[in-house]
Amino acid sequence: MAGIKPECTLKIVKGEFGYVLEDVPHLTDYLPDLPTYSNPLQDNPAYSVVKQYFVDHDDTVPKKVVVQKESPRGIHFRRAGPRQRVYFESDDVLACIVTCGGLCPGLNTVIREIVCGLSYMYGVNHILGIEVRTNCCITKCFLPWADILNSKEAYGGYRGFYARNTIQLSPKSVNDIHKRGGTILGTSRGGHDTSKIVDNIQDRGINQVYIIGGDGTQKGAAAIFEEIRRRCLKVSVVGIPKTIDNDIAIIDKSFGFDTAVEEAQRAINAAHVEAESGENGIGVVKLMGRYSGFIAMYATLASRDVDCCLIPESPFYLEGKGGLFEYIEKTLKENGHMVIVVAEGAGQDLIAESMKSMEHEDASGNKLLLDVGLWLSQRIKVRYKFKSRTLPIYLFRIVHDVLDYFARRQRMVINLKYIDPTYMIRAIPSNASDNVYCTLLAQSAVHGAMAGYTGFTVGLVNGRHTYIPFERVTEQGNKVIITDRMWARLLSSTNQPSFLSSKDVEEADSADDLQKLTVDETKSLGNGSPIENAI
Ligand SMILES: Nc1ncnc2c1ncn2[C@@H]1O[C@H](COP(=O)(O)OP(=O)(O)OP(=O)(O)O)[C@@H](O)[C@H]1O
Ligand SMILES: O=P(O)(O)OC[C@H]1O[C@](O)(CO)[C@@H](O)[C@@H]1O
Ligand SMILES: [Mg+2]
Repeated sequence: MAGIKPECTLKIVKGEFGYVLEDVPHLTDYLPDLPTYSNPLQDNPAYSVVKQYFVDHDDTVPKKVVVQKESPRGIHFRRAGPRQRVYFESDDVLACIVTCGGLCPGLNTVIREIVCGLSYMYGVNHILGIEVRTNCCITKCFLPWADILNSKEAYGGYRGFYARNTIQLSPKSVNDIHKRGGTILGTSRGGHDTSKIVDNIQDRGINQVYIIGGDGTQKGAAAIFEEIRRRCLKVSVVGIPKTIDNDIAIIDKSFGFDTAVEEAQRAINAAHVEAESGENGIGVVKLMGRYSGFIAMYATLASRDVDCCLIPESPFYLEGKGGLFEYIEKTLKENGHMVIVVAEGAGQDLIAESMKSMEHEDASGNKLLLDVGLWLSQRIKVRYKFKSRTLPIYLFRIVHDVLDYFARRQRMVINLKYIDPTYMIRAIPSNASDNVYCTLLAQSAVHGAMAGYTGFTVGLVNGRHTYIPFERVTEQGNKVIITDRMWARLLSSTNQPSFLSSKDVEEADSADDLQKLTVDETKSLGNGSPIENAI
């Protein structure tokens, strides 16, 4: 990857009683003499009547809202929103929007609202989409020759910057795109070349860059910002965090997450109906979550039909006391059926043990995972005497013969149905609540760029929209903390075992020992997740 490693650009402002503002960069940090203009919203009847519509320069939002009497005020982020003075004249703005990484519900809503926000609030009419897909209906409407232009070099995402053509976006052209899943601009992984991207931004005269994407994308955005600052360009770089996995640090949650959790209910319901209807029915549902199990955890908590949730952060084991098989037997005996939700990144170490490990990566360097849902379903079926539709077992032949012996001894008939709705939960339009969220994120992004801020990600922190320095959202990912309250709530809800290994359980005879283990794990897992800590 040709990305330039971003330098530390954190602007720290300290105040009384341990107050710390982790401020975001501003164009005037390296272009001190830039002229300012009054915000056009001042003359807009809809906004000028709103009391305190403009955000005070001093407004900041605390990172932690749970505090103790003696605790310092702690880290704060700059509050998002419109400022009295802006650093761009409407006619001079040439904005561009790019979407990178995997799909997520709400991408089109964010694109739409950036376009409408720029146009309706600030009178900006020059907005480019990076990049045009050959089968994009907007392209076809407005650029009938686009197929020819695109035929060899069209890519979405960061690769789109290297293509010759872009698409003009206007409120009219994006009017109903929020009703569709995916992204009208296309997306891709890999191919980030900072210099080439910034050359392109410079050559086209772009001065506001809106980059929508996940953790990798935000790292790419940070590199672009650094290069722009090095070249002293008057260009605002704004990140809008997108991640179906909710794995971006600091922010309360990412857009599209609620929609994905909601859609996952349909798969879980189906698994439950199937499981209930057969003898010893087991429904296995695999959900997205490469490194973080938030979707699986929230889908489980929302459903109440799930008996066991497996996530990457919580290692589990199959055989022996406290293992998954023991729990399956117990649940089937008690209830006659059960539902298991498994996040795609769960149990990868177990799969690697029983299968030849595959160390493959995608174009962005993300680890390509083995199919835990299929693997788990096979292991359960082989463990018991299966009666259900047979999935191919050739991959597991070695373990099969050994396990089949025990399977016959068990004399337990099971009916297992495996449901994999992976892409169905992210390739849909966002729901009502995510649409509102996307709108506010997009508007915050626009206000920030117009006010001359740059090198930041917009994000909801404790229910308030803020501008967060890139470093803060890219330095580490957001993970489910298994020693935190939310995971404990899930364990109480499903009544599943904690899957501390049998060795750990034997050794940790006393509650004190268990407590020690918990503290050590907390240390190794990093900071608490905002989504959990907030509740
Ligand atoms: N460290 C990095 N420096 C520069 N660019 C990066 C970096 N990491 C990733 N990118 C670029 O960001 C883009 C998106 O990255 P990636 O495919 O990892 O998706 P993502 O933004 O993390 O979204 P998702 O949530 O779907 O994984 C790719 O074009 C990739 O090249
Ligand atoms: O198949 P794709 O497009 O690479 O996306 C799959 C990955 O994207 C994510 O949704 C986000 O990183 C992961 O949960 C998943 O592993
Ligand atoms: Mg990612």
